[in-house]
Amino acid sequence: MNILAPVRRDRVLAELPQCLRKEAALHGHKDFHPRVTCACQEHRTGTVGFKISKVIVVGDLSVGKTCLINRFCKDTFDKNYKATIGVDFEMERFEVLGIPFSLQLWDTAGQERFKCIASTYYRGAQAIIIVFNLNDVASLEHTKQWLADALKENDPSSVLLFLVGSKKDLSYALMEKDALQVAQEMKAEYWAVSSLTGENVREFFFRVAALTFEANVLAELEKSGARRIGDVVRINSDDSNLYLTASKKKPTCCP
Ligand SMILES: Nc1nc2c(ncn2[C@@H]2O[C@H](COP(=O)(O)OP(=O)(O)OP(=O)(O)O)[C@@H](O)[C@H]2O)c(=O)[nH]1
Ligand SMILES: [Mg+2]
Repeated sequence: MNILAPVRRDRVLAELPQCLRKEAALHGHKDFHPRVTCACQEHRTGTVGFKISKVIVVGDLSVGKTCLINRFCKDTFDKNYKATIGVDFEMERFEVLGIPFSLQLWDTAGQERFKCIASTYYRGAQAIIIVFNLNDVASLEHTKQWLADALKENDPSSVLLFLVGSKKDLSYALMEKDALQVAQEMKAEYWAVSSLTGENVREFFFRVAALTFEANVLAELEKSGARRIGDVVRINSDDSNLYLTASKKKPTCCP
């Protein structure tokens, strides 16, 4: 029985969404990795379509983490500040290159007194979104500490990082240069968004979904490649030898 909600038509990705700034992007390729496209065409994505990928959203209090998630998931915006107590989460279902893909978006509290509860939910993230307010320099400075705390619970070599400047509708131009530099230092992809107007919000989350999906499929292909080395024994009754190593059949479209 499939207990998950069906994928909304506006959550279907047929192409790789582009980055915002080439100088601070996780990668600048125009398309999905050719191995990923090929695996999806041949439905060789293993468990990716059944898994739920965890994404955590961290950053100072009141930078707009909850508003960002609510703009994307519910298309709503609340101008009144209501602090997140501990954590909250939303599920979003996508279809990427014909394969279902789910993200669990964890909205964590920025207030110091709730940080201790929130940090217990950091573990097992595949992507970390660090939010700062484009109009508040201190919130950008604090992003390094948020990242360090989140990485204590995660594998730095496999997790995808995004640095997001919020409240783009208020003036911000002077901070972008510094923010880009911080993003480069962190090896994070940089985005600037407004949850009030909705600018870049959908584009940003599509990019998160696409890159997380791509990383998942590549990891799955690597795993199945490693399994195949020991698994290629078949029984062939026409051969004099009972056990033959199967000839390594190359998939039709993979490089
Ligand atoms: N102008 C403007 N205001 C925003 C934007 N996003 C959020 N805000 C406002 O900023 C305040 C804080 O937003 P939240 O989303 O609750 O902040 P948060 O990061 O979740 O805060 P904590 O849960 O305490 O960590 C609210 O008053 C929002 O209305 C935006 O894009 N533009
Ligand atoms: Mg919140």
